[in-house]
Amino acid sequence: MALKQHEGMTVMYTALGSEWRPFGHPRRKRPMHSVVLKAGLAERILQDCLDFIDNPQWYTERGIPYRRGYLLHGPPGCGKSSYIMALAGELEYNICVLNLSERGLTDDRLNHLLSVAPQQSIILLEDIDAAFSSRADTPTQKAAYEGLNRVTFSGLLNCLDGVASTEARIVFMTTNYLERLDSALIRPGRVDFKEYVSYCDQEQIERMFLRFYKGEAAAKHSKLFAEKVTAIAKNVSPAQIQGYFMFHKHSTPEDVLTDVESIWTLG
Ligand SMILES: Nc1ncnc2c1ncn2[C@@H]1O[C@H](COP(=O)(O)OP(=O)(O)OP(=O)(O)O)[C@@H](O)[C@H]1O
Repeated sequence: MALKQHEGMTVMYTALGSEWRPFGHPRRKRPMHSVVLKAGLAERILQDCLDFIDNPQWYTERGIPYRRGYLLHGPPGCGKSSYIMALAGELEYNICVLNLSERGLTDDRLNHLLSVAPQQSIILLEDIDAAFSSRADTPTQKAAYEGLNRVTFSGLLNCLDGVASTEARIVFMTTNYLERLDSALIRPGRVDFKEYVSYCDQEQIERMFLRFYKGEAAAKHSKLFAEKVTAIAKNVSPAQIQGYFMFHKHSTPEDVLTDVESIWTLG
């Protein structure tokens, strides 16, 4: 009954005490095509997940824990979280979001939560860099981090290694700062698939344009727009492009094409 009710929806869970609780209302699945990543990337990650989900035997026969870790890294506003939402929808999975910086989240609680995560759900550890210091940090930096956290770095590694179940266990981590992560965290087995989710290239800008503007001239305008934006030679995130198109919701194509400088000033 509950399952039927949530068909076509993605449920987000957060940890409350030692349980997972739905957070907010179930969200309508985000269509994959609404997240514009570099050509082929969205499909590559999806394919990898499907291949993983479809082949439990490959893991059991080789004595490998049946889990797969993904790390999406890159600048803010480029679609890491949006993609994971869309992917969950596509796989018909829900999402369990864990904030590792949360006070009161002990190693034991983390371990317990990972072992009782609802079936068919992606475990999402966002901004993983914020939770721990790297081994390269100074003792003062380390002490500051440790004062803030209850989950220890070795506790997290143990939990990740222990995350295994009879069903496929998919863990996604995101960060804006790959260089801040300890290499132990991102070694194969903990992170099996690592991808940089970058600022927009010209082709992505064209596709973003075509998501917002339709009609006969849209293809031509999308090319012109993408050329103009890339000619400015500044990094631009899909979030910035989206903000610009929202600002120009009722503008003529001419206005959209001539005002491109304001992409970087719209706040
Ligand atoms: N690649 C994209 N395609 C379409 N929309 C995007 C894309 N990237 C970002 N957006 C839009 O920008 C907003 C922020 O995106 P999102 O939270 O997914 O970025 P993020 O990379 O996870 O950022 P952060 O690192 O700050 O968490 C969302 O409203 C989303 O719709």
